[in-house]
Amino acid sequence: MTGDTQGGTGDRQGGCWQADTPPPAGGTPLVLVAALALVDADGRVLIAQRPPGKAMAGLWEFPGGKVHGGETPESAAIREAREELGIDTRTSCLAPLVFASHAYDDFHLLMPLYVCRVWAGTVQPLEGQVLKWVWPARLRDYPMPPADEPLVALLRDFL
Ligand SMILES: Nc1nc2c([nH]c(=O)n2[C@H]2C[C@H](O)[C@@H](COP(=O)(O)OP(=O)(O)OP(=O)(O)O)O2)c(=O)[nH]1
Repeated sequence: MTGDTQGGTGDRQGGCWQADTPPPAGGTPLVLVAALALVDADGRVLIAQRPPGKAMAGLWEFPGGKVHGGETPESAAIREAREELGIDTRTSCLAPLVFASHAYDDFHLLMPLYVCRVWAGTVQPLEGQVLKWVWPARLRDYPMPPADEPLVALLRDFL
């Protein structure tokens, strides 16, 4: 077997990657955020509007937030669901669907998005955020952070 069509090791000339490529100089920190696509019985997805005063204010996002030290992405998603929305869910109700990997100017966002269809309690905007239940095909009507844009088509196809 020869070289450049095989997987595994080495660098590929004209291919997609080079094993020895260094990270970009002055690389920004990696920020891990866990996000939830809550789906109701009608198949609509919950989005929340980022409040005034925050970065990207006015854009619509999936509920969630930064993963704290000692947390898994799943436990962070469950904590955020409780803090932001007042609902309880559990790891076994979270289905990882897709992730965003996006370079913002000052950090690189890595954001797994979990689909969740089962929770206890009633969704409430506990942090004063505006919430909306939206059909997946209408998500495009709501401007979202750039990291989310690739996720929207996938949600439309898979939900
Ligand atoms: N929850 C969530 N965050 C997103 C999405 N898309 C996206 O770029 N983000 C970014 C916005 C924030 O920089 C980060 C989420 O972290 P966060 O919710 O803890 O941060 P924040 O800016 O709202 O507030 P702070 O805690 O830093 O003050 O991820 C999304 O769909 N959902």
